[in-house]
Amino acid sequence: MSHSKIIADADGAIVDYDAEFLSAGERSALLAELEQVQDRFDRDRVLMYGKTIDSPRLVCAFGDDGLHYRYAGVDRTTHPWTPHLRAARDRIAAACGHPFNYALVNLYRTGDDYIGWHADKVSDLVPGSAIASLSLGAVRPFQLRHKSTDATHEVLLASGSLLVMRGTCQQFYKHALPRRRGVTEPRFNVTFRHVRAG
Ligand SMILES: O=C(O)CCC(=O)C(=O)O
Ligand SMILES: [Fe+2]
Repeated sequence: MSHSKIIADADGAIVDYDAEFLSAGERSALLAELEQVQDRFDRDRVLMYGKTIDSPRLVCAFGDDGLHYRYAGVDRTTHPWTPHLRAARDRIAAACGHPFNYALVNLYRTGDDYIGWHADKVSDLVPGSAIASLSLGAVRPFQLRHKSTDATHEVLLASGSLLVMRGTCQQFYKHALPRRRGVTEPRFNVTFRHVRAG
C-alpha cells in the first residue's frame, strides 16, 4: 500500500502521501529533465526578520506565462513548462481535482542544503487549492509541526513520491526539510500550486 494519510485533523488540516506516485519511467525522465535545466537554478535572496539572506538551496520556478507568486520578498518570473514537468502537472491535477499553473522547484545539492521551518503563503493561491509536493532523487526526511500543540510528523520522502498539503494545513502547521549530514546525492522537490491570476 503506497498511499497513506499523514494528517487529518478536526480543524481541517490534511496531508496525504503516495510513496509511488510516479512510475520508474516517469521518475527517471523527470529527473533527467530537471538535471538538464539545472543551470537555470539559483539561490533565493530571502527577506527574513528584516535581513536579506541567500537561501541554503537552489530555486527555479516554472509556470504559465505572466504569472507572479511572491513569497518572503522574492518575486520570481516563471520559465515555461518543460515536457515532463507538464506531464506530471497534468497527472497531479487529475489526482487533486483542480488545475495547477505554477511549480516552484527546489534543488538540495547535498544533505547540507535544507529549508527551515515555515508555512507556505496561501493568500496568492486559489482558496481551497492544494499544494502538491513531488520529490525526485535523494530520500530526505520532511517534518510537519503543529503551530500550537507542537505535534510533529516525519515522512521520508521517496524519489517519485507525492505529498499533498490541503485544507487548513498552512494555517495550523509549519514544515521543514532539515539538513542531513552524509547525504551526497541531490534532491529536487517540485511544489505545484494554483496561483490566483491578476
Ligand atoms: O523540499 C521540500 O520537500 C519542501 C519544500 C517547501 O516546503 C517549499 O518549497 O515551500
Ligand atoms: Fe513549504
